[in-house]
Amino acid sequence: MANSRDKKYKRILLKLSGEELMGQEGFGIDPKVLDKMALEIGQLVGIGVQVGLVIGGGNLFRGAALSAAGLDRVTGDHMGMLATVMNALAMRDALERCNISSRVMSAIPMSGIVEHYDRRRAIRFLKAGEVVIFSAGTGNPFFTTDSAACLRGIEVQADIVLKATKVDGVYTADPMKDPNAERYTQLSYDEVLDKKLGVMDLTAICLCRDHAMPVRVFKMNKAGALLNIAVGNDEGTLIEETHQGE
Ligand SMILES: Nc1ncnc2c1ncn2[C@@H]1O[C@H](COP(=O)(O)OP(=O)(O)O)[C@@H](O)[C@H]1O
Ligand SMILES: O=c1ccn([C@@H]2O[C@H](COP(=O)(O)OP(=O)(O)O)[C@@H](O)[C@H]2O)c(=O)[nH]1
Repeated sequence: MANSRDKKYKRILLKLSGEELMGQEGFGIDPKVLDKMALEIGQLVGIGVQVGLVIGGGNLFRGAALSAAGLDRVTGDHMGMLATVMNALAMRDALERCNISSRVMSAIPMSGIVEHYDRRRAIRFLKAGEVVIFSAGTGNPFFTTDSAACLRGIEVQADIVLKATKVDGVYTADPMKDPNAERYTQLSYDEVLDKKLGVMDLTAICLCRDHAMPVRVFKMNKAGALLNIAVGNDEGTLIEETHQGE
């Protein structure tokens, strides 16, 4: 069994894609998926890892899709950010059912529902072992929750951003479209940018590059993967600055 001495990271920022929360459904939130994720997050808390969480909103609304359907883009992005707050509330519920203390903070003030994002308070909660869910993305349209995850990760001085997604790492091409795509185990930020590897938006990658924040992309739907990473094992793809020359 892993114990607190085994953990590699003291503080992580976990990004969960909204779509993962749908499970087998085409829209919305599947409580069974939430419960499974909550248990996996609980395992990290159990070995003493401080967990910040950013959840996407793609299971409910995405600004770009709403805009393509005729809505104003900024209105669509506002709806997308509100969707992330709904997902955060559902996740807090699931964490509490597993007796894991958690807080939801929102980049957009929403008095009476969740507290407003405050970096110093967030760090205090993290130090106290509470899971902090950062919702409403960055609070600005035209951004994504990947960028929000990297931003919050850098702000709260997380050791790494863990991007949980449908695929088990970064590939030479989108593995959902190209069956011959091959997975990388490690990449530099510039390689992701130069090769236009679409697993994360470029704003997020640039932000991490500029602040030397490592990112690991892995498959959430693989039992034990999250704990495996937390104790220092290889899973998915690590994106970080490479110190050796070409
Ligand atoms: N080079 C690549 N390597 C891995 N995944 C890629 C790549 N290019 C595109 N993708 C896609 O990026 C997705 C991961 O991003 P994610 O944020 O989880 O999805 P979305 O933004 O669609 O919710 C994967 O599901 C995958 O299909
Ligand atoms: O800082 C942000 C973060 C998110 N969004 C909106 O919220 C939606 C949901 O987030 P995202 O697409 O990143 O969710 P995911 O793909 O991770 O489920 C996005 O499409 C945007 O419309 C935004 O406007 N600003």
